[in-house]
Parts: sequence; C-alpha cells; structure tokens
Amino acid sequence: MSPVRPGTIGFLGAGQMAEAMARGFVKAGLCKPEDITAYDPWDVRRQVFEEFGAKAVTTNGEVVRASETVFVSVKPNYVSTVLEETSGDLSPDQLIVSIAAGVPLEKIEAAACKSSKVPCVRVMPNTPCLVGAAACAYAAGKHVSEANGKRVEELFGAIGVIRKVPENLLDAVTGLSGSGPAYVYLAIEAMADGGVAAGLPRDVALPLAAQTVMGAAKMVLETGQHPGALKDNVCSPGGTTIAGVRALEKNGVRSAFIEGVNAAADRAREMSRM
Ligand SMILES: NC(=O)C1=CN([C@@H]2O[C@H](COP(=O)(O)OP(=O)(O)OC[C@H]3O[C@@H](n4cnc5c(N)ncnc54)[C@H](OP(=O)(O)O)[C@@H]3O)[C@@H](O)[C@H]2O)C=CC1
Ligand SMILES: O=C(O)[C@@H]1CCC=N1
Repeated sequence: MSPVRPGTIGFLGAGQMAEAMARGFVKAGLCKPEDITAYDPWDVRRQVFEEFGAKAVTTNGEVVRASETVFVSVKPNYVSTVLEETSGDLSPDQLIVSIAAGVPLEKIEAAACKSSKVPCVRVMPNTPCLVGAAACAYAAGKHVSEANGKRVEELFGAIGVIRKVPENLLDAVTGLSGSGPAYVYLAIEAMADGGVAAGLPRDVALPLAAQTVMGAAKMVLETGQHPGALKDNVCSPGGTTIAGVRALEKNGVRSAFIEGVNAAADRAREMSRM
C-alpha cells in the first residue's frame, strides 16, 4: 500500500473543529489553503472555508475524490451516513481520520470499507488546533500501515502534541483533553470575574487570567516539576496564595475538575454504545 502523500486534505463537515484543524494546518505550513476541500450542508460554513482560500464543494463525494486524507468532522450520529454515502469513492491509498467523539473504529470501518480496505484512524483533537497548541490522541484501525500512522503524527504534530493510545482509552482522552478547553475557559472567565470583584477593570483582569493559565501550563510542561511542587512554590507561609488555595479547596475545586473529566468520559462511553 502506498503511503498517503501530504497535500490534499478533505473535510466531511465544515464545522468548528474542521475549521480549527484546517486553519491550524495552513498556519503550520503543512498545506496551502487550496489543498483543502470541504463540504457542509450549511452555506455559512462553506463560505468560512472559501474565505480563507480552501475549496468548498457541494457534495461529500467531491471531497473524497479530491483528498488523500479525509477528515470525518460531522457530529457523531452522522459518521456512518457520510462514510456509507462516499464509500464507493474511497480507496486503500487514502486515509480516513474520524474525529467524532464516541464512534468506535469498528463502526467507522464497517461504513468506510464497503468496497475496499480503507485505512481508518480515530483522532481526538481539541480546538487549540487553531493556534498550534492542540492536545490529541489517536488509535489505529486494522488496515492502517506504519506510513499512515506517521502521517497522522505529522499532521497533528505540526499543530500540537499527539499520542497513540489503545482505542479503549479514547473516551477518557475525550473527557480530559477533547472537552478540556471548555473547563479551562470556565476557569479563566471565573478568575477574571474574581479579579473584577477585587477591583480590576475587566480589560485588565481577563488577559491577566489567561496569561496566568498559559504561564502555569508552560511551567508544568517545561520544568517537568510536579504541579504540587510548583503550587507549593507560590504559597508563601501565612501569605495570600495559601488563603486562596484554602478557599478553593473548601469549595471542592479538585473534585469539581475530577468529576467534570469523568462525566465527559462517561458520556463518550455512553455515545459509543448508541
Ligand atoms: N468541538 C470540539 O471541540 C471537538 C469536536 N470533536 C468532534 O468533531 C465533530 C464535529 O464537532 P463540531 O465541529 O463541534 O460540530 P459542528 O456542528 O460545528 O460541525 C459539524 C458540521 O457538519 C455538518 N453536517 C451535518 N450533516 C452533514 C453531512 N451529511 N455532510 C457534511 N456535513 C454535515 C453540520 O451541519 P448542521 O449544523 O447543519 O448539522 C455542521 O456544520 C464531532 O463529531 C465532535 O465529536 C472532537 C474534538 C473536539
Ligand atoms: O462536546 C463534544 O461532544 C465534543 C467532543 C469533545 C469536545 N467537543
């Protein structure tokens, strides 16, 4: 089987996540806008793709015929429909990348491999694909070659980090990093609200909150120190931070995040049984 060549990328469904990936790939220099083809039933979404120079077409079939890597970026309940609709045009030289939460590879392959053994992978990306800071994981289907796996790692490695995991861990990945940006946005918004409550103007509080989250994340990633040790370094004895940490702990901050990740992972598992 020949390796999938870089260059042509298609999106079945041109929604939020497709746009974040497409713009991320272009920004990373991985492809040119004109190498991207997308279909969405919604005119506005097709226009978004056209506006940044990608080709917006009027059927999923045209996307598949134009693309070596085909992203399935519809909502989970449409994955089988779009793959069955286009399976006659899919070949073993292409690569199908489903990003749908809670849709098992078995189901993806059953729909995509009606005419031939098409390599299929499941990736769980997140919206920071748009800014080159994605946290992603993938699992490979049964027709996936080493070259196909390398292609997935090249694509997502250009816009963030990607790890290979066994498929049964993808629901947990969905609960953590797939859904995670939303939890962090809540935290940033709430920290900014706290700053406003403490007297800061909103336009000062919000960038300070966002930069604090980014700086703390970089400290974890770049120093390799445990977050508990980094937290201890901020807490001067009898000082301000430990007073803040105490109030957060009293309000169940850790438990809230743990329960949030697990509720989302449970929902992904529930979706995979549908
Ligand atoms: N948003 C995120 O952060 C993440 C999303 N995902 C996954 O990505 C997928 C897309 O999510 P998201 O981008 O948020 O959703 P969106 O609703 O923004 O995008 C999906 C798009 O597909 C369109 N669509 C519907 N039917 C078809 C069809 N038959 N052919 C082509 N396109 C169609 C939808 O149109 P219409 O609205 O008219 O139905 C919509 O514009 C989901 O499966 C989700 O699980 C994965 C990781 C993160
Ligand atoms: O909310 C969702 O279902 C999708 C999957 C992960 C992030 N967004």
